[in-house]
Amino acid sequence: MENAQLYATWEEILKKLENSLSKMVCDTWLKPIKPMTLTTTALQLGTPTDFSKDWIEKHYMQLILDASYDVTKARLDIIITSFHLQDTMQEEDQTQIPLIYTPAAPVNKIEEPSVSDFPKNNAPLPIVPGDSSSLNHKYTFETFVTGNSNRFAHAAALAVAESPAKVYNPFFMYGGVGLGKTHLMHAIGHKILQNNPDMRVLYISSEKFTNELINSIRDGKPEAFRQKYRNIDVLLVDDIQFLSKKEHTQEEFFHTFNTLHDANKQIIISSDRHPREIQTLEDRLRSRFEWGLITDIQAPDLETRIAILRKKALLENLTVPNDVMVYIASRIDNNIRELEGALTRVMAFSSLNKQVITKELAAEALKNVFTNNESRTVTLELVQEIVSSYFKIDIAELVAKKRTRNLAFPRQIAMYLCRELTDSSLPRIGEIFGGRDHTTVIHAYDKISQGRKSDKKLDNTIKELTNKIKNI
Ligand SMILES: Nc1ncnc2c1ncn2[C@@H]1O[C@H](COP(=O)(O)OP(=O)(O)OP(=O)(O)O)[C@@H](O)[C@H]1O
Repeated sequence: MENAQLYATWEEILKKLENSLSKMVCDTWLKPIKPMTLTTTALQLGTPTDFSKDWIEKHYMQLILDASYDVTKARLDIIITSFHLQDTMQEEDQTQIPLIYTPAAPVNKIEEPSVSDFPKNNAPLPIVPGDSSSLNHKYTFETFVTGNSNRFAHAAALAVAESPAKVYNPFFMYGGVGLGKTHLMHAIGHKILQNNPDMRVLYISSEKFTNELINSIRDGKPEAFRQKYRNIDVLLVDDIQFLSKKEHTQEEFFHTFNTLHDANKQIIISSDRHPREIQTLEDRLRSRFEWGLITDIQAPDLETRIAILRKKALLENLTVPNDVMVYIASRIDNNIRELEGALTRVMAFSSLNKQVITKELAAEALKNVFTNNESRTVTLELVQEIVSSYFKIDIAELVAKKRTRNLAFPRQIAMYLCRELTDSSLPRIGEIFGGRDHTTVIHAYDKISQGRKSDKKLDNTIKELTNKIKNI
């Protein structure tokens, strides 16, 4: 019974976490966790290594705390220990459990919990001025890397942060999964609080907004809900697309929006698509969103992806060789969460196997990630990266203006492969090879296709490169 409750609770928590983390992160860090004990005040989890314990504590603790609260409605302390440490402990001293995340957790005596033990009264509490607890401290403007794909959204976000409710209200950001919308929203929240420590700032996902609304109605406390949401200075609502098909929540959000907007309070919204593409979003809500500024975030180019990995490595104090970053960045091109996940997977792999990080090690660590991802498309950057590494030249040389044979030949091969293996247009290919004209690409393509017919060695090189590009 005790175990059944423990496992069922952890399963529920895991499900919540899976909604907010990538599959790669879940497989690498969360799936190996073993739930150990559950009391009315604490959940104890076991990890296979010290490294994973540290990593989870550093990166996923807040998410686990939030998910466990969502599931149990109790503010549980989360205690993480690594298995081997627990084995040693059992031999040495069973009265103490080390590595307690919140020091006050009373975990020595494990009682069998029952769901009814968890507190039921969760009336929404009003937001306190200056409270930044709904914001992730890592998501700031300082840690956000800008590139062509997000420059406009970043500039607009900064303007909103510097003059809340004065420039763009509402401020609506949209873009694909894992491209930095949440990061920018939190960054706005932090900056506003820095400049206006007395403001009430609340970040919330639209899913949580819906749940709170439902709970407040169930508990007969709709007024507390309204008090909470209509008395803030800055409301940040993430993933608004989840409100589609939820008529009652849309109605409530509409009134919240109006009250805040009329009172000249800032509203910031994110979505995975443009408001006009959110099905069953009420027209009056859609038109409200269009009052302010709507901006999109695109997938980052290779340069930005490498810069993001560099920044991440710097922030985490990790030493990662440049070619490994290029290797990862050229393979994951449309989700920054996946990109970061790949880097941490490589770090974990190197640490667990006690091996230095090389491109080969990265390939080994990410083998399953890349092969599972069958729909991975060949990108222009991937072709450039593989061709330049094959000919032992830098990408910068590959795209440079210089025309010496040792550069011109690999460049023509790369252009040929870009044309063969991607759907990109000739002008686009020319553009990423140092802004060359499309006729240069046609010339390169014709030269290599002709050459392959008479030159066996060239033909083999092309086949080998094609395999590398498609199969790695
Ligand atoms: N430009 C960037 N610079 C640095 N880190 C970034 C950047 N863009 C995204 N990230 C990081 O990528 C991860 C995913 O970003 P985020 O959660 O903001 O994406 P999202 O667009 O909100 O995704 P979703 O649609 O799934 O909610 C975060 O760890 C974030 O810090």
